Amino acid sequence: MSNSRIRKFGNREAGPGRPVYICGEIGINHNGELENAFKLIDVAAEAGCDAVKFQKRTPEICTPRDQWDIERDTPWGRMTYIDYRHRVEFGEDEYRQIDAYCKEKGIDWFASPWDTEAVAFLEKFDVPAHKVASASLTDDELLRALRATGRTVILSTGMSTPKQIRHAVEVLGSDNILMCHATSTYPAQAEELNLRVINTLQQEYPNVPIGYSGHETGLQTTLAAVALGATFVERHITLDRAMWGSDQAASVEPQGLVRLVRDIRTIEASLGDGVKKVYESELGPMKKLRRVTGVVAEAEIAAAAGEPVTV
Ligand SMILES: C=C(OP(=O)(O)O)C(=O)O
Repeated sequence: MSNSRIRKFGNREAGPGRPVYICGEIGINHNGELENAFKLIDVAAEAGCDAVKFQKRTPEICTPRDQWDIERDTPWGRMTYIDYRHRVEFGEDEYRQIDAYCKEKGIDWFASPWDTEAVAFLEKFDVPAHKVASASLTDDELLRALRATGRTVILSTGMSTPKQIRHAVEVLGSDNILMCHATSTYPAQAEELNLRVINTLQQEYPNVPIGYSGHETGLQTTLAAVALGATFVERHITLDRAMWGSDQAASVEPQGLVRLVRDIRTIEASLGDGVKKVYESELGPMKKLRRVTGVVAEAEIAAAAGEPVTV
């Protein structure tokens, strides 16, 4: 198999023929508390995720000016929207601690920068990748800044047209990207997941590994994405779906994450290489169950040699 669809994530790799790269999206589900971020890193590491992910914004750039002074109720009292945006944002000192903690736990971390200052901020760390949130797919300035980093870029494609996706791929270049199918509804309904788009993207972008970023409730549909060939999976994770915050309800809780990672690993093991063969473990049942034995000898020999059976 050609390696042109293999992408580097630090010491790990993602793409066809590689283990599905599983990312627990913390996003802003930490609610600005470092302790929550550490607990979520523990949850992801214990479940066997390859990475956790954050969102990094420069509030003054990402928040429209006319929204800054609008007041809202939050768990920390009534505050303006711009103050709230700062409240849920980690600075350099916090990310240094996150970086050290993830290294200790043996798990990657990276983020989706929502503006070019955030790209420069994340570049202070040796992150294995950057992600383009679906909302940023049409932000050419951001895409150019990300391409210039030379790192693997994960492009999420929720709320985007085929034409917008083609343009984003032109701006990013296809050599270093991994693309994610996504539906940007929180939570997304099964009828709008359209998982066969994974295959559509595989056909349209044969040199790009395709993954899945899910916002549905439940786990089955994410497992179906893996069965359809997703090489990367991202789901939001939370300590408790009832916690305050817009992404919590469509997030996976700790026990669900353990099941999700376990089942992804089982599915990828079960997909195999697509070459029909008779397993040595089938020879006993074959002898016992099959009355017509014409091809048995040939199959026995081939199976013992670990070869595909074509007769
Ligand atoms: C919102 C994000 O991604 P997606 O569009 O895949 O949900 C993100 O990564 O910040």
